[in-house]
Amino acid sequence: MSPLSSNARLGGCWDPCQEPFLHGSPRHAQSWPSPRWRKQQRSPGEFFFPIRTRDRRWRRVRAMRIVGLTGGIASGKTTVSNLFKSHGVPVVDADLVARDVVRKGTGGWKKVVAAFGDDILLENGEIDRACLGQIVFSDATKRQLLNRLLAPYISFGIFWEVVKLWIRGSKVIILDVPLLFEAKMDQWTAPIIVVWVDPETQVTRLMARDDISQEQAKNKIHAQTALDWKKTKAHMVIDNSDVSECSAGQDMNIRTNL
Ligand SMILES: CC(C)(COP(=O)(O)OP(=O)(O)OC[C@H]1O[C@@H](n2cnc3c(N)ncnc32)[C@H](O)[C@@H]1O)[C@@H](O)C(=O)NCCC(=O)NCCS
Ligand SMILES: Nc1ncnc2c1ncn2[C@@H]1O[C@H](COP(=O)(O)OP(=O)(O)OP(=O)(O)O)[C@@H](O)[C@H]1O
Repeated sequence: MSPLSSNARLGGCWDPCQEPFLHGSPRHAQSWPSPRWRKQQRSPGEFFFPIRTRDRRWRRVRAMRIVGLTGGIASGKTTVSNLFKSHGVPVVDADLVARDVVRKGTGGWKKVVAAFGDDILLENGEIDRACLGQIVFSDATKRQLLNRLLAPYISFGIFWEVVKLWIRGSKVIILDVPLLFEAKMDQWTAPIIVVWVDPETQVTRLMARDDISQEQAKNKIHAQTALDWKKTKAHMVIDNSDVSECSAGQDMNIRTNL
């Protein structure tokens, strides 16, 4: 039986810090790099650097667990990550990083403007996200181009956020990345939590949230790998279909299953 099966419910009792994922940090490593450290370094979802002490011996290695949180567009990742935040678990939000890397004047902004032209700019020079979204969500080639241009900036931005949390001493963090599998970031995270909703609910919530037509909503959904496939790759699935937003936020009555 998987150790995750103990996490039958998220409802207030699942504490990632209590999970057996943070197994044995090699605090007492005497040699560098110790076989144990090297073995653990390859373990997905664990991130650690050695810390050098004054006597120049590698004494302490601090491990941090990186939990992957993903799902489909509007499946409820942000809603779930807010639950983690409210429990004091830090969250790295890839959407926020992706916004940062295309701020006016940044390297990402220059690449996007060079590729898509000035027409996607607002009067203040910032990227018109709705306009760019319309272009890339209805054209797979342009979407791939945008992904290719921004991937290095987003990856670095995420990495930097992770390093900052590690420096602050976080033991467990959540990496909220909508394209976790597509960007192959799943290899760095464990366990992987997929927030799932049934297709009808997903379309309805997306239409309501973004104030878009059914066709536009379906375009956005089809721009991503099928949610049902992601579900098969998850260590844990949160079914966010039939819970009211209110209870999701306040009672945390979210069903989880493996
Ligand atoms: C296309 C853009 C301008 C639309 O901006 P907008 O503010 O309308 O949407 P936002 O950024 O909040 O994204 C909303 C959701 O769309 C989905 N999404 C975003 N980009 C993509 C993409 N390239 N492919 C598939 N789905 C995507 C994600 O589920 C995301 O959570 C923007 O999403 C973007 O720059 N995307 C490329 C960067 C990227 O890959 N972001 C995802 C982070 S992993
Ligand atoms: N359990 C729920 N019940 C009702 N509505 C919900 C529930 N969970 C989320 N929603 C609503 O669905 C919409 C999408 O949720 P959310 O923004 O959390 O999704 P997301 O996966 O983070 O989306 P994106 O991929 O675009 O970042 C929001 O309007 C949110 O308020």
